[in-house]
Amino acid sequence: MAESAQVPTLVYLVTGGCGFLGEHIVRMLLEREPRLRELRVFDLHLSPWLEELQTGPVQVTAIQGDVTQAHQVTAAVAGSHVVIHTAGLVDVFGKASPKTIHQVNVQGTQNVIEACIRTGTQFLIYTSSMEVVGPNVKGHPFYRGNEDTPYEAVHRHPYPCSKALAEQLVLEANGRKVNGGLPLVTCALRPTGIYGEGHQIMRDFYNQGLRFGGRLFRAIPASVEHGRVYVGNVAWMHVLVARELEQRAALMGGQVYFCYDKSPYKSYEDFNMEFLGPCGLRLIGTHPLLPYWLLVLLATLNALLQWLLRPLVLYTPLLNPYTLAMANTTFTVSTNKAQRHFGYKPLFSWEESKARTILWVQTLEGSAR
Ligand SMILES: NC(=O)C1=CN([C@@H]2O[C@H](COP(=O)(O)OP(=O)(O)OC[C@H]3O[C@@H](n4cnc5c(N)ncnc54)[C@H](O)[C@@H]3O)[C@@H](O)[C@H]2O)C=CC1
Ligand SMILES: CC(C)CCC[C@@H](C)[C@H]1CC[C@H]2[C@@H]3[C@H](O)CC4=CC(=O)CC[C@]4(C)[C@H]3CC[C@]12C
Repeated sequence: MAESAQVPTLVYLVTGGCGFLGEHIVRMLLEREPRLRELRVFDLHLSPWLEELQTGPVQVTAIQGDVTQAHQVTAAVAGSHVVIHTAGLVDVFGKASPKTIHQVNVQGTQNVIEACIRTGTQFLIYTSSMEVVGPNVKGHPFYRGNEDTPYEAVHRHPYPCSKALAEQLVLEANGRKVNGGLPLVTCALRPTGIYGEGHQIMRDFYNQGLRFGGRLFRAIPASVEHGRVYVGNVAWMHVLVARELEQRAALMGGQVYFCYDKSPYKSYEDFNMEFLGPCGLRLIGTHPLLPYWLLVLLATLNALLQWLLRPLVLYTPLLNPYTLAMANTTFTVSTNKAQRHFGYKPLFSWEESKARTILWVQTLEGSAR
């Protein structure tokens, strides 16, 4: 990458730049990457807030496009120095078909890789997921593990399967020659469950709580730890990797990194209450109110209903066998690989991450406070 202290020269492309995480990456790049000349934001649906970014010193180019369309991806990638591939179909509720999930997450990623090779773009960062590892189909706990912790990563659900395949494609592409003869340098970031401003599932839980008179009912034992990471810190990791990948290509190329910060280890529901509590919601029960076998039955019934109703209506409840297994299986990470490899330290403390998220929940429509 050509570097200059005075004249910004770099062109970055962020796919999925209008999504929950993508927006944070885009805004953080504009704030914290002084070498940026142009930022291309590629998404299936362009957000209106992109317009307000057009007035700054960096040229922000909005590109409406589909990662499954190879020619659109190639056109967007051509001439960029770094690609951050965050676009993905995040669906664990059965909204999209397994085929569509595969097309977007796997074929879309293959298109991004081929586009880099065809156009000579040398640096590719992929937003993977903890789901590439687990929890696995057997419900084995992963307790504060790191990138090298042995774990039987076996999945059946289309979303983790697609993320695992896509990550593998990205890592295997490391070292391939791009147009011009230089090697492609890739790496994958694996966030745990992301939270923060704009998180749709947090919004859903909040609205559900309001509908139940400010109450949520405990379904998962408090002892089950679920890994969470603040969206601002995930975005910061992407920005740092993009910045360091050229200088540290030998070390970082082909590597995976969990995204982590100082967010506490808690159950999925107790963690949500860190934000929803100060916004007026209460979590009822110190133990799950329903026995686990009944939850399994309800989740199975939901799956059956989804299948039966599919020709008529899309029934996509929060509770299904997969989401229940996810929430009910311990999966947390404890690692410093990102710090060792590229000097990552969380940009936002837990207190700041919490305060920002609470502030956002308070702005939501129907807010209890
Ligand atoms: N939300 C979470 O807790 C986690 C998310 N991830 C990964 O982070 C990435 C971003 O996720 P979120 O921001 O949560 O999801 P999101 O749904 O808010 O953002 C995804 C973006 O990709 C875009 N997109 C979808 N299909 C596309 C296509 N065919 N072509 C172009 N753009 C397309 C969407 O329009 C959206 O703006 C995904 O790759 C996801 O797998 C990883 C770990 C945890
Ligand atoms: C009371 C119910 C049983 C609670 C259901 C909660 C679930 C909807 C969520 C529990 C765990 C979440 C997932 C997890 O944080 C990891 C993820 C990683 C991703 O890459 C995408 C999102 C997700 C699958 C996330 C989705 C919601 C949960 C299943």
